[in-house]
Amino acid sequence: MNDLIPIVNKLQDVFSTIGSDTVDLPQIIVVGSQSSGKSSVLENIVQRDFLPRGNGIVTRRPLVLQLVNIQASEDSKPVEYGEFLHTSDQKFTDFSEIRKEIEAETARVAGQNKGISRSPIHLKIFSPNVLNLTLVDLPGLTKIPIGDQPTDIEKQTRSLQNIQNKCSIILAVSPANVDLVNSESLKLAKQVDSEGKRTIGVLTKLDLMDAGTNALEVLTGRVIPLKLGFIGVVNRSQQDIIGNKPMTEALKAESEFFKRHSAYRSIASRCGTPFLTKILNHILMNHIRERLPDMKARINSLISQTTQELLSYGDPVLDEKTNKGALVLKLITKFSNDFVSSIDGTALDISTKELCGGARIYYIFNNIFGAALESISPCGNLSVQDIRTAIRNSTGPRPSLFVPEIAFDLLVKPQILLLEQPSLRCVELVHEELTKICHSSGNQELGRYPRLHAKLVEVVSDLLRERLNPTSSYVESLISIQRAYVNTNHPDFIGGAGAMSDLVRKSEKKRREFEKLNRRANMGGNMTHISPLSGPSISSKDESQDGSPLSDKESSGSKDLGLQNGISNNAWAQRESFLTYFFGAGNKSDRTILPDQPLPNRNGTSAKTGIDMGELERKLDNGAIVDDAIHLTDREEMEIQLIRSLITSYFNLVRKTIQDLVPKAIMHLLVNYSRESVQNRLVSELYKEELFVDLLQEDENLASRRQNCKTMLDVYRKAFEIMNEAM
Ligand SMILES: Nc1nc2c(ncn2[C@@H]2O[C@H](COP(=O)(O)OP(=O)(O)OP(=O)(O)O)[C@@H](O)[C@H]2O)c(=O)[nH]1
Repeated sequence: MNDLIPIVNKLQDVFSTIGSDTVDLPQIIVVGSQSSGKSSVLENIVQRDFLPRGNGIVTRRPLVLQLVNIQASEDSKPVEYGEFLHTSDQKFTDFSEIRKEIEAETARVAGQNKGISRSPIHLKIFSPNVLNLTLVDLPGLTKIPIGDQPTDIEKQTRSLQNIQNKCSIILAVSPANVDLVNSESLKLAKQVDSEGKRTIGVLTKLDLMDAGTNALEVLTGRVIPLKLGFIGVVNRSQQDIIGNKPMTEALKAESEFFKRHSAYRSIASRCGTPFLTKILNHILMNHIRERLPDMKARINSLISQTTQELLSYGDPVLDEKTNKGALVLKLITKFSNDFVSSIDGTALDISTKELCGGARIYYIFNNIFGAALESISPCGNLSVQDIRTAIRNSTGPRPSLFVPEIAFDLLVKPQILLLEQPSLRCVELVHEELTKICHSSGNQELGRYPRLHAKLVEVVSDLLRERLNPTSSYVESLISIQRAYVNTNHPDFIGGAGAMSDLVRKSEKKRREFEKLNRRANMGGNMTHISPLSGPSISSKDESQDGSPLSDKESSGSKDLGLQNGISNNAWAQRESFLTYFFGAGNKSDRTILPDQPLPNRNGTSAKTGIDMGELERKLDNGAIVDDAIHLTDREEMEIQLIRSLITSYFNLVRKTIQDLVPKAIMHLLVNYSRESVQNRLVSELYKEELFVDLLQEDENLASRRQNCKTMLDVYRKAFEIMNEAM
């Protein structure tokens, strides 16, 4: 426990191998503005010339200087030497060589032109003339960039002053010939050590103060209260350096200066470099003693953290002993189990934040696909014109007796086709979902083996892709099947008679309402006669905004919109019952010019209607729908209503079937198939001896992280041993 400084030196050496500052070591850090005399102080402490000197910024990399006291040799010959960490065991007995090595090493990392670097140079000096000390000389605080220095040189040099570390003692060097208020080092020290507990002030250049002035007040702690006090020193002047004034003489001169100076005489024993060295040694020893238990605890916890981290990386796999086949098989099984359990919703790490895996497939079926089908309007895209044209085309040259079945067939099939696109999209969405599940399967274990993971994903993606086409084709044929045969015998289909009686029922109701209104109007003495004739009739202009005269949800003719807009009321005024009207031959109540009227003669306008014959022919030649038909005949209105009612009913039952069958098909052909064959497929594709080495290639980052971790652990263990020896 007597000398703890070598312990810190050893720790410093050990930690320098990992370049880590995870453990704050007790050290003395020399801070000061440029040319304040930092290097001179260090040289005085070592009592040797060994630091680079020159104009401007000379110290450009931190210098960790470990002073080790050794016994003088028996013949009293000097045995002083220096050793750099970067030159391993090379002993530098010539101190001018040490200077050159510092210069070369600085230039190697920080460049030739005044640039700075935070990577430290470690130098050990063994000498009988030094006390054990660890000092760090830092690049001086610089304000204006020169040479290769970056524009933020001030910020950089400040950040280099690693004095936040509570373990460091700050040796704040200030020249006495400059007002102390402007001392950069003291300002900096104050920022991190406001109570002045770990700052020791050094006043240089006392010999350069103006005649008649002195720094006694400062040195006796009456100006700035630092707990560790201020110590005055006198270093060699530039002139002394140029003249190669020996260090021993310089130290003697320094001692004389204090003894002779009228102001400092009384405190001469507490001034000068020897006193500074002694104090620093003492302070550092105490400081280390204080910090040691904390350091030990810190290193202990670092050891357990790093051990944990190392364990998390696992052992390297590719040694001879590893059973690679068993490992590949285990990882394949884990991956496919993950895939399956994600689909089944039995995974252990199920998210509570968002839908995942199988639940998303359910969501696709019910919410996305279901909603898409529901949003299709059975007759939304069929205009009155379309329906009427279809009816006419399907009856050929004769007027129909009954509602033409062919027209219904003709119209309903394209409507069924509307179900195809959402059904195929549903297949795609489930396929995408399965691909996502596959990407997130086995992530934890397989993070170590990126190649194996990539291969597993590739094989499963291929499997899913293979299943995509058959599933889509099957779904397509489900729609084709529905279109192939329109089963008007389906028990859920309203049928012709059903649709008709529905219409009759509603029309009756409507008629009764009109009668009621008329009666009320007559009773009230109101002479206005509400005639059913005044009601609107279906025309292309009557269509609702989406082009449909009927609501989307019009189901089996259950809505009355068709009647309100559809059946012209004069039908009721002129006929006793709808059925007699519909099946009767009489259809003479046309309210507009219609093509089933007698065609006008070829050479001019029709005598009866005045219609332009040429215009009609042109339309016919252009394939235009036969007339502009703003108004429909009553019979046409009825037919259109009926057809709409039939299409809606039939479409609804097909939609229900598709809504039921598509998810079943997808589950069977895509989801369950891949779920059941994933393991086999993976084994047959990847469980091949010749692939094992490649598949089990570790992630390079992980391997290097493991190596780093091992190195750190070794260092921490070594540091722990060193400290155990000390305590
Ligand atoms: N007269 C006299 N000159 C001194 C004293 N201390 C330092 N000097 C001179 O001041 C100049 C700068 O001293 P350095 O020790 O190189 O200063 P530094 O703080 O290490 O400089 P950088 O490393 O460049 O930041 C040199 O010429 C020294 O000789 C002193 O106490 N008295």
